[in-house]
Amino acid sequence: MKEDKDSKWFDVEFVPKDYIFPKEDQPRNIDSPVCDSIPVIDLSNSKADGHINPVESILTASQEIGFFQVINHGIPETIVNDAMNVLKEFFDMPSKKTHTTGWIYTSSTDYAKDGVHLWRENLKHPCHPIEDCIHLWPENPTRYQEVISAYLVEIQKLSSRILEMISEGLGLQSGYFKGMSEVQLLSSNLYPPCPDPSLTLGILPHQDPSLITLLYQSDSTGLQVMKDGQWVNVGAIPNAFVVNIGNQLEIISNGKLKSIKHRVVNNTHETRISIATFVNPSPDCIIEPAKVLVNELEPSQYTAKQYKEFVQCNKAFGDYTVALQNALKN
Ligand SMILES: O=C(O)CCC(=O)C(=O)O
Ligand SMILES: [Fe+2]
Repeated sequence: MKEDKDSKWFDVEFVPKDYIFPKEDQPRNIDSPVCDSIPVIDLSNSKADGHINPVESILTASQEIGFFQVINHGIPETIVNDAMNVLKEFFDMPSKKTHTTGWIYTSSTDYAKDGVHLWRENLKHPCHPIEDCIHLWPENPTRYQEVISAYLVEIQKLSSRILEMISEGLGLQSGYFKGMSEVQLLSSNLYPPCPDPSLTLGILPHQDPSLITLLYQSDSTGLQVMKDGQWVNVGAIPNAFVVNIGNQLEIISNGKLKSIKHRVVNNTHETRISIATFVNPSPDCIIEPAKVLVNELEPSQYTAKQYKEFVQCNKAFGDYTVALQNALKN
């Protein structure tokens, strides 16, 4: 590592030893072709115009791959670009506190698996209701709170719309997820260029502990999804959102919708920033298969559990599970 004070942990010629994963965890097919089997769903389509109803497309994708992308979702590009820019400024700041009451920043030296570090930095904070938590978010860059709250207002509208479509597709009553999807968590990642991405990982394989997750990744790839036993890349479509089914929705759907394993690989040249918003049940919410989806032919496949119990048992948010749960106040 160069020693000047402006140099960053990733300004290196070779991957430091403690970022190299054991052979069995190292990504292999990072150059695999972009997967075109993650459906891209145009939310402006309607049956009246002769298109497949987006509700049907969303349901099919959620059943088969657990992932889809949405375009023409109505979120203005400027709001999304502003959010990406302010997060880039945040990650560029030379010193960031690591742990405050309202937000958690983890440098690449945290979140290790068996002593190996991820090739990324991460910022997490709760974001619902915005007016109750905005004052706890980072104060620098000075535009952070204003820009990110504008982004989250839009994300909350889009996630409610998608959950409503899923509820319609599953045959649940209208508004089924309202009131159950009020806890949202923002998790933004910075994946810097890496001298040898075949040795490192941006995020380990995992499933999301959410109902659904909405991800903005701009035009840079890195996200991979496990499909038919292989890691496949999720294409990067500027201005699209990647949506995936989390394990809570898999349970509620009695296994009809799939929460699929995914990971992030690094690349040599680009800095990649992603913004994930986890739409989670509230901590006390009891998660179990929806009654109308359970019958003699399709018995319940899951036992009922409070969401906070699930999070604790699975350490769903890694080492910061407890800190995040406290921040999310019941
Ligand atoms: O950064 C990404 O592309 C994916 C992030 C992710 O999977 C997560 O935060 O759970
Ligand atoms: Fe994830």
